[in-house]
Amino acid sequence: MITMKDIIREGHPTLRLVAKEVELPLSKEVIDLGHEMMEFLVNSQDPELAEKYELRAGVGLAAPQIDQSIRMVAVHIPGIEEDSEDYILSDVMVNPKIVSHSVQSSCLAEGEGCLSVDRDVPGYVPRHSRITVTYHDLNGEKQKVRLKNYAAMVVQHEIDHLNGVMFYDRINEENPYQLDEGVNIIS
Ligand SMILES: OCN(O)CCCc1ccccc1
Ligand code: NI
Repeated sequence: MITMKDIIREGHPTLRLVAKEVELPLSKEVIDLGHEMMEFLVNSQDPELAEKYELRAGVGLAAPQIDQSIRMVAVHIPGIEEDSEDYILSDVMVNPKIVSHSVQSSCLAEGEGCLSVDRDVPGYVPRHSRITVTYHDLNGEKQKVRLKNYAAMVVQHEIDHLNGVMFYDRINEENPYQLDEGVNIIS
């Protein structure tokens, strides 16, 4: 199983690479890795398992973060309602591609963090408010999802990892809480 020791931290060169497209049909190795990445997210959101294995809670994980420079991310985004079993989005995305996006930008009110960054980096991270993403799932099926709000922020954070981009690259250095005209804040 994946634990925090498998997650590389900022400064590791793999985090700055552009990850390679995954060949289709999917190999057993890639499918197994995808399931392991999802298992990490599920475990990290389970209070007992997170404590037992000292996991930082995560809603997303990109393969480069476990030193696999391939275009695959896992996202496991729970609904807002307490104890609701339903998830806004829970899937492993192979070769995800943003095929269209809103002109409008949004950012999370509380900023962002990263499992590969062991420090707080305050500031707004402006992203597309809405995105349409195509990808292949672990069954090799092509999927197309339209995302907004928190889920759109998470998926863009993950796809950034596939392009060697860290969330703080997008924070305005002069004024981290700079808000351009019309940027929507998600709280
Ligand atoms: O790359 C995944 N990761 O480092 C975990 C944190 C994911 C994440 C956290 C806040 C806002 C968007 C995405
Ligand atoms: Ni991250």
